[in-house]
Formats: sequence, C-alpha cells, structure tokens
Amino acid sequence: MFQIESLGIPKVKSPLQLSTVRGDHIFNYVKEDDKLVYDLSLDTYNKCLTNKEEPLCMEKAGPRQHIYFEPGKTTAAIVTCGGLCPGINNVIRGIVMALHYFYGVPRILGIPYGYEGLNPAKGHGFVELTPEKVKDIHQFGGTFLGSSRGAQDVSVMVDTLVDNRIDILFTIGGDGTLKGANAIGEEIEKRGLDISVVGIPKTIDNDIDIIDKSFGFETAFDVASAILRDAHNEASGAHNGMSIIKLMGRDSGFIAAAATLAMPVVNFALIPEMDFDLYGENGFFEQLKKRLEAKRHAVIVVAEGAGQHLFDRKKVKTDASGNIKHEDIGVYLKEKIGEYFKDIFPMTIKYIDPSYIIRSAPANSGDSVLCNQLAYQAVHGAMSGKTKFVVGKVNNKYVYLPISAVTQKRKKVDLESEFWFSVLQSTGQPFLM
Ligand SMILES: Nc1ncnc2c1ncn2[C@@H]1O[C@H](COP(=O)(O)OP(=O)(O)O)[C@@H](O)[C@H]1O
Ligand SMILES: O=P(O)(O)OC[C@H]1O[C@](O)(COP(=O)(O)O)[C@@H](O)[C@@H]1O
Ligand SMILES: [Mg+2]
Repeated sequence: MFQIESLGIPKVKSPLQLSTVRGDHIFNYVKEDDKLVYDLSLDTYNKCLTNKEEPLCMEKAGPRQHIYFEPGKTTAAIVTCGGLCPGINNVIRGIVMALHYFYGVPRILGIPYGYEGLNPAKGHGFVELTPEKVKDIHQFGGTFLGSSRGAQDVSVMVDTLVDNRIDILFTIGGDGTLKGANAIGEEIEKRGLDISVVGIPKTIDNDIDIIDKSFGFETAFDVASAILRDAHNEASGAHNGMSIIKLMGRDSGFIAAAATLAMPVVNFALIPEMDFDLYGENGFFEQLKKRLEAKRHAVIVVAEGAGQHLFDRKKVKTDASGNIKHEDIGVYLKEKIGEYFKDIFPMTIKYIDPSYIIRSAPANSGDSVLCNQLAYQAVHGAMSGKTKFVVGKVNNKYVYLPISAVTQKRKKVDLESEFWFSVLQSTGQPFLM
C-alpha cells in the first residue's frame, strides 16, 4: 500500500452535494477505502494470492463526502518551481476555479517566483488569485506566477505559511519541487501544524516515477514533431544533408523518443539511457555514413543528456538547484561529424536547438484535459486533509500517491521496452552502436 498521510479525521460535510448511490445520474463521492491495484500483471496477482499478501494499492483520487478544512475559513496558496513546462497555467487556473466554485474557498494566494516567494527577504510579496484574474491564463505558455531554482530555508518557508494563515500549499514542480514539498510537509508535521502540502508533478522530461506521464510532455513532443518535419526538409534538400535536432531530456530521453515516433522521419535517436560509440565499425559515424550513402540525407535527434560519456566528466557543473548541467552534445556532434566526413565526401549539417521554444509553448488539447483534471483532483485531496501527496494518473486512473513514492528515483526509457523497440523500428538504427 502506498500510504498517504492525513492531517486528521475529516468531519466537515462537503459542499459538493454529490451522491453515494449508483443510478441517480449524479457522480458519487469517492470512499476512503476505494483503492486501485498498482501492478496489473497476472503474474503479480498470482504471487500475491500464493503469499496471501495484499497487492500494492493506490488511493483513488476524487471528492470525499467529508472534508477536513472548513471551506469558508480556508486559505490556499499556489507555487510553481523549476523549469517551465506547457500546462502550468492550466493547472493554476484549474486549482483556483475548483477552490472558488466547487468549495467556496475565499482566499487564494499566488506565490511569485517559486520557493523564493516563500522567503519574505526576497521581497516578492503575494498575488491574490481570483477566477477573474486567472480565467484566460490557460491560453499562454510559461507560468503566470513565475518560477525559480535554488534552495530556500525550509523553516523560513513554513514560518511564511504560518504568518499568512495558509492552510493548503499547492506545489507545481518536478522532482526537486516535490522533494522540497516533502521537506516542508515534514517541518509542518514536526511543529504539529494543520497545513496540507500537495504536489502536482510538472516536468517536461516526463521523468517522474510511477505516474503514466507528466503534464506538458505530450505538448513537448507534439511541438517537437513539427520541428522534425521541417528539419527533414532541410536535410533532404541537400546532397548528403544532415539535420541535428537537440531536444530536452536531462536524464531521460522520453521527448526525443516520443517525437521520433510521432514524426517518423528521424534516422537516429540518441538518448541519455543508451551508451554509444562515435567511432569504429559499429560506431554511430559509420552507421551515419551508410545511411547517407543509401539515401543521401539523415535526420538525427539527440536528447540533451545523451552522450555525456563522451566528455571529460571530471568537470561536472550544477545549476542553482543542484541538477547536473550537461555539456552541449548537439554542438559537439555537429563539430565531430564535420571533422569525420571532411575527407570522405562533401556534406552539409544544419543544427537546430528548439529546447526553450518547446518548453514555453501553451498546452495542447490533450495536456489541457490532463491539467484541468489534475488540478481538480489535487483540490479534492487537499480539502479532505491529505498531505505530502501527489496527484497523478496511473494505469489511466487518477490516484493519490505519497510524494516520497515518486521521488525515490527518476523514470527512464527502458531500453528493452516495446516503446524503445518501436523507436528503433521507426529509425532503422541498430540496437547498439
Ligand atoms: N530536498 C529539498 N528541500 C528543499 N527544497 C528543495 C529540495 N530539493 C529541491 N528543492 C528546491 O525545489 C526547487 C525546484 O527544484 P528544481 O530541481 O530546480 O526543479 P524541478 O522541481 O522542476 O525538478 C528549487 O528551488 C530547489 O532548490
Ligand atoms: O535552463 P534551465 O531553466 O535550467 O532548464 C533546463 C532543464 O530544464 C528541464 O526542462 C527540466 O527541468 P525540471 O528539472 O524543472 O523538470 C531539462 O530538460 C533541462 O535540462
Ligand atoms: Mg527536475
């Protein structure tokens, strides 16, 4: 069981006026014992039966009949941290609308510039969020509240929550933000406070463990696929033409892999999960040469975290949050490919880096649906007094999971999965280079 922590027994009647019985055409409240099995394989099910063990379960997300916070006296706050990602504004809007219209929460504060905004010394103040203020923000990329990287003192952040009578903190961010949210939750617990901390996983890299996908990821490969289409025109428009497109993906190559499948004009997809050699009979350059000889053009997609083994790893740099800053593999490949083919045949290389354009785009329709639903489910869970939890879709159902369950490791592309095999089938590149 993924055990969710709660602030106490929910005793306040929900204002939602939902049903508890089937057949009346009204949506039913979700019961506390409504659980969903995590691993759907028959093998796991049989093992549980044999060992007389309960399978690993998750809490079903949704509105509860009894909630913890008295809506009319509740103050909620929203913070967005880390890198941008399509859909952040949709989530902010969804949270504000759900708090205001479903529950009648009167005071919603926007925390500017990430966790920095919870440090009064930074002087950012708060933004009062109302339906009127957020009603149009879903049309734009970026974050309405601003974001930041870099550590803040957890104790100072909790002081700020207390000083401003904040009962619920919604954190929208990736693994760093969620670890921060958990640390804030632990400090709250240590002080015996009644403040709920919720995480809505945001990362364009789609590297949050357990959940099916994070919001913004679909838009990212959607926007990237149109760029790949055009990059293919550039490559095929020249004799021995090559396009190298660098996509985001610090440690996980999901965007590069999914964009390759969405726009199957790519001949080589290079991701952080794979090891590859540039030189030698089976190396990347020899494969590239064969491809050019056969078709006279090639499209190469490279995730930013790919090929880091090709650099001097002693000089690892980190950003303000402690994330590893990778060397520019795209620029490096362009240079080395140029050197390799110099004495073989004439060729042209176009290098395209659309990373920040993709990340700051507005959410597409699929992500907009996901963002709205994540926002509503986060509000239902928070109002019922759950804390230190994230909302996510697992096996296509909305669930609540402890933050600690999703931050233990990063999700990576499994090189033995059907997904990666499809990418290789689409590009025609060998399993190993
Ligand atoms: N263990 C932690 N305790 C407190 N804050 C943390 C912790 N880990 C990360 N953070 C903070 O979370 C914020 C976002 O982290 P970052 O890695 O930049 O982005 P993301 O959340 O997208 O992964 C940063 O302000 C970072 O300092
Ligand atoms: O230039 P920035 O803002 O540090 O962001 C770059 C990084 O942001 C990412 O989009 C991921 O960001 P998060 O850690 O916020 O999820 C990476 O793909 C990329 O390495
Ligand atoms: Mg991150």
